[in-house]
Amino acid sequence: MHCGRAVVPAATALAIGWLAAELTDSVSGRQSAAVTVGPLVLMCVLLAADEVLTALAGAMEQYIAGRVDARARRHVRRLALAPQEMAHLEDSQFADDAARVSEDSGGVPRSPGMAAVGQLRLVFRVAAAFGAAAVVAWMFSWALALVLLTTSLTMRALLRRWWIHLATVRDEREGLRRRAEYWTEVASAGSAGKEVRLFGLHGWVVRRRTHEFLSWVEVIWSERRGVLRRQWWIAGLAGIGACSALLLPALAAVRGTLPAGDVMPVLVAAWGVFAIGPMGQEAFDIEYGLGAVRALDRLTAAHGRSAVPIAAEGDVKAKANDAVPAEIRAEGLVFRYPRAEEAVVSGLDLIVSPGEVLALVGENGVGKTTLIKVIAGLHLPTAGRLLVDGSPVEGPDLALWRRRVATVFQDFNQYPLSAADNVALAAPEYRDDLQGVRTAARRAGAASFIERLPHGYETVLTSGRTGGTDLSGGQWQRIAIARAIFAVEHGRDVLILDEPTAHLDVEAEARFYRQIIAEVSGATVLLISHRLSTVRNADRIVLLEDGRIAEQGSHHELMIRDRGYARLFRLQAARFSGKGGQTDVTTESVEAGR
Ligand SMILES: Nc1ncnc2c1ncn2[C@@H]1O[C@H](COP(=O)(O)OP(=O)(O)OP(=O)(O)O)[C@@H](O)[C@H]1O
Repeated sequence: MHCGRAVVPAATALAIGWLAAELTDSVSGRQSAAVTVGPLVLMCVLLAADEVLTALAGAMEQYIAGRVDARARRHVRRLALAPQEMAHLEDSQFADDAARVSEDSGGVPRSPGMAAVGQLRLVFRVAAAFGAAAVVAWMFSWALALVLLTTSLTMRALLRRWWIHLATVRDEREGLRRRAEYWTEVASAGSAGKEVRLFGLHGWVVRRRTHEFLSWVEVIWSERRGVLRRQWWIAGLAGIGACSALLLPALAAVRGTLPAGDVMPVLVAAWGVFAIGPMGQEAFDIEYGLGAVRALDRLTAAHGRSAVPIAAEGDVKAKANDAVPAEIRAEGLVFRYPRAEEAVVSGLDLIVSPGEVLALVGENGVGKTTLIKVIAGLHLPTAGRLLVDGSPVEGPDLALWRRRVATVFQDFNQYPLSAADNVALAAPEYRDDLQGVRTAARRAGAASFIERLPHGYETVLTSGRTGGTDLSGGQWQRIAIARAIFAVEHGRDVLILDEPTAHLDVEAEARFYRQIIAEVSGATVLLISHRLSTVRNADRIVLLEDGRIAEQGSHHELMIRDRGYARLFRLQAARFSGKGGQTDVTTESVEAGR
């Protein structure tokens, strides 16, 4: 298609030349007017072909751009899902680059696909210009052809340089664009809607969005004004080109060195050469799209190698069904978030015996969640080692290890799927085990409300779908717990629970340990909770301070030791008993809080 279109300018010039010659002959009476039919038909064919080829080329470009962009997005998804670890998902550079690869920005399509088809269009545009220059050279003058090509290509090079600079400025401000976009979302929809309304934040959010938007675009606008101001260079060059193209053939015709009939085709061909001067949409597509390609390259360079293949299903099941739960050992474990100055976990040593129930407690922000993410293989240690059954967890083993872990995080997912799928998703290969789903739901205290849903276990859990329904915070938490239990029932041997009772009612919280933790058989349990009544029956309680273990032991041992844990426990118990912190070990009156 593009090949055909590249030929059209030169062919049109030649057809016009043919038509002019035949017209001259027929007007002078040397031939009949019928001889003009041939060139006229050719011109009609060329015009029609140009229209058809333009339409077909547009469709083809869309197809190619779609394929290239889909491939780029698949690549980004693969990097994002790369099973090695998840620190990159919390890194702003990764988020900026991932957004840059496939997003439209301010209505400007800036994708790798657009760059690819732009490149294609440019090649054929240049070919068309050279074809037209050949016609000028053949029919009139090599010198004019060269002048026109040089002027047009210089114009193009200048424009390109300026617009590349502008595209770079845009790319450097990607983070600001995402910030402006966030406030657009908050202003128009999303989960922030409740607070925006209740706190009367509309005006503030709109002003904030305007402020962020202006911080993003003001520099871009100023650069663009600079580019537009420099256009007089282009106007000068265009003037030189246009004058040469119009005047020289006309003068030659006047002097008689160019036949009158050749003037028109030379002018048409000269215009064809000149048409390459302005950048054209394809140049913007290339420059903006190349920003996306560079972002893709950065992502691949930073994260491509760390992506290890996802373990084959057979391997995973074989490992997950091993009967004996793992021994987990942390040796001098250090973890620091990317770009953070201080380590959250700093030189921690810990051994979790197979089948042990270990509780992690400590103040907000001491690193409990971070530690379990490292243990679960979601973050790689910055230093030190994590060993499972004596072997370091790294490389392909990391993916296998993660498939042995079942979790309930504080920000557990609420999938807009059926209740059964929400439970079975932790071990999707057992989706058909409805009895297992029901058992897990019953143990998590979710069965009673699921059975009351309009379609029972097949009810879609979102109010955003026809026939779907939403759940309360506590009900969602029970679903998340059921999901983890289902995973353990199907072979996962480490159960990690981060604040699993945060949304539960008093009764459910009181029953939690007895009903869920004590019932877990054949798995090691790591439990985080600020409600010390939930963890007091754990085999061992570890109090974290400053990224290290401050104390550890059973509830009884720690109460006798009478240090940090005992102080926290008494404080909480006193809130229930009303004794103002005087509760002693023997009273253990937290039970009274149930
Ligand atoms: N993605 C992140 N990037 C940088 N720092 C982080 C990130 N996530 C957490 N942190 C920091 O790590 C520290 C420990 O956070 P973490 O969530 O592990 O604490 P926690 O003990 O689980 O707290 P809480 O009891 O409130 O849940 C905090 O100071 C927090 O600011």
